[in-house]
Amino acid sequence: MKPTMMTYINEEKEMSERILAAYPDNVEKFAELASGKQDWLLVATGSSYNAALSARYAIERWAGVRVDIKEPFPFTHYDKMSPYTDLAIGISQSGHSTSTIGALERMREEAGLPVIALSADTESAISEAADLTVDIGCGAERVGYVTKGFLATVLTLMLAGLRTGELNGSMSAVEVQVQLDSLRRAAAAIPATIARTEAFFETFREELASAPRFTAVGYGPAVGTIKEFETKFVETVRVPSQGVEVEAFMHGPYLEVNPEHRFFFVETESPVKDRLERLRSYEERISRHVYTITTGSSSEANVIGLDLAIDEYAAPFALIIPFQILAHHIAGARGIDLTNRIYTDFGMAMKSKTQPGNYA
Ligand SMILES: O=P(O)(O)OC[C@H]1O[C@](O)(CO)[C@@H](O)[C@@H]1O
Repeated sequence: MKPTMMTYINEEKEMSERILAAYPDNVEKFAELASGKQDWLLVATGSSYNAALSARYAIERWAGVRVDIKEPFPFTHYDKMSPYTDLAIGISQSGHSTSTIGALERMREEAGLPVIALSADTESAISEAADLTVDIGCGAERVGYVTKGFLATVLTLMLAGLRTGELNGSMSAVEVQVQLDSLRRAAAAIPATIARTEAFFETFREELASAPRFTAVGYGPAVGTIKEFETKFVETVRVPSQGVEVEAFMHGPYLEVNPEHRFFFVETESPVKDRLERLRSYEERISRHVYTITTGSSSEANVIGLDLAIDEYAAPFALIIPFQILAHHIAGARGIDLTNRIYTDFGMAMKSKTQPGNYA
């Protein structure tokens, strides 16, 4: 039988625990190379870009560095390089995205920057453009709508930031332990998150399957989560789906809302949480289809409460899992057979990949 998104989602707990158990060895070389570097530039596309967004603020906070993230194609062809960038990082789960490889080549040739690649395949094409290739630790994922590879990328980036912070002294041993414990608890809770999401889906199956469009709103580190929601829903559910940062939503997108809108509000413990609460209350007056995914606990039917003591910086590691499951289930409920691959020649025809994906 072909693997599905659920095959890999069900492997996420064990995989995450394996990645956490490998700390700090799995990110030691990364941290040694990154230590002392202040201004990192990450390049990645698609889900890998969203993973970078999800880990960015954790890295900045824990390692005490500045992190910029860019789409590689416009960076290579249009951007002026910052003279302050001192470390280049390219993320490609497959290791075959030509735009990401091209951006790393530019940074190496033009600025002589040290280059780190993150990939599930350390022998892939991206490794030729890098001084060091870090294994994200998920192994092969043979479904193009990536789930475990996304989670592995987020976690490995977070751990790389944590270890760098430990080496450069911006985090104490106690602070590192607090974050590791919180990530371990989140990994252990993955089966409970899956069960809660399954129950939520059963309750709202009809209104989710018939949705004309979806919107997810979040803030801070969770913007990586809502952007990955957008990528995953567009790839699988195939109706217009948009992840919008909470304040950006208040400057234009609110005018499009009608009673048919399906909203996901992504909530973490944050000083800016009240902006989300205020917007949710307003939109509940317009649409009856308003759902929340929160790191807190809840017994309300329209809320998926992860029930985790996790700060907003580490939270994207946990928050994406409900969206991965819903993408798979809503696509199925809409009659889309995701095992039937479409546009299989696309990556080679567009030269967006160096070789075809090894998909089931
Ligand atoms: O992380 P990679 O392998 O560079 O892939 C980036 C993106 O390209 C795709 O493989 C599509 O071409 C997406 O599934 C993925 O998000």
